[in-house]
Amino acid sequence: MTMLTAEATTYAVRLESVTKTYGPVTALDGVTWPFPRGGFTAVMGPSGSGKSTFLHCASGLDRPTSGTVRIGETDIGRLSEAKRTRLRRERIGFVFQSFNLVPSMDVEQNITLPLQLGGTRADPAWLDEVVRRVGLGDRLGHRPSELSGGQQQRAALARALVTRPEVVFADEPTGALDPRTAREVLRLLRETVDETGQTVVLVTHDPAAAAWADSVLFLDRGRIVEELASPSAASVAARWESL
Ligand SMILES: Nc1ncnc2c1ncn2[C@@H]1O[C@H](COP(=O)(O)OP(=O)(O)OP(=O)(O)O)[C@@H](O)[C@H]1O
Repeated sequence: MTMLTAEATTYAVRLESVTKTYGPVTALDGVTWPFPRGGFTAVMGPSGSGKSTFLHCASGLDRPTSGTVRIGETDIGRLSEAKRTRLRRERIGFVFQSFNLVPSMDVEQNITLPLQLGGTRADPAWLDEVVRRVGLGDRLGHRPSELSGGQQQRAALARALVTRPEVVFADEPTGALDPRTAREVLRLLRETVDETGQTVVLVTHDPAAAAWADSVLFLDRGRIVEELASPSAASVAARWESL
């Protein structure tokens, strides 16, 4: 029992022999990987290598064809659809390339939406902290259409953090941003790990983005083919080109 608890606190997400097939296509092929709690991991790979499938299976958005995915100590394959939805809302944060903010809601309503859906209220101190961190204190009453792309993504990041999730999955979060704005968003993801001890999994095509992580996983044809620790943009780009 003691060992189980120790293991559960060590890893935020664990995949064991995760395979996902779509008819004849094997999108993920027996992936086993533990994501350490408080780590920042980037996932890279060529188009069609299985990155989106990986993210969807690891975050409980989709079910693997076989294998096990655990968030902390919860085997999410054993949960009903309703419980999986609740787990995603309460324990996982999502950031997407396209921001996915609700256009009719202002920034504050967007940020607190996950709490509202879960029937809880914001802890005011934490909400203040999240808003301060993303630098949107003077924009809370604005609609998403009144914000720049970088501000919209920062609002989306605040929404992802407001429930204090154990793990944040970011799918190409900087894909629609210019390099400078992209760096702001990556710096915020880095701070999430360094200051709050949360876990970040970032899917990206961009070696400069991946270099913000503690380690980079390379996917090829549905398998993890390499892990690059302490990455730099140059070392990631060099490995990327040899895939
Ligand atoms: N819903 C689906 N139905 C059928 N095949 C799918 C489906 N989703 C993904 N695939 C296939 O699974 C493989 C992996 O796709 P996936 O989208 O995970 O790759 P990716 O690395 O995210 O690609 P990209 O970088 O182009 O977004 C591809 O061959 C793709 O065509």
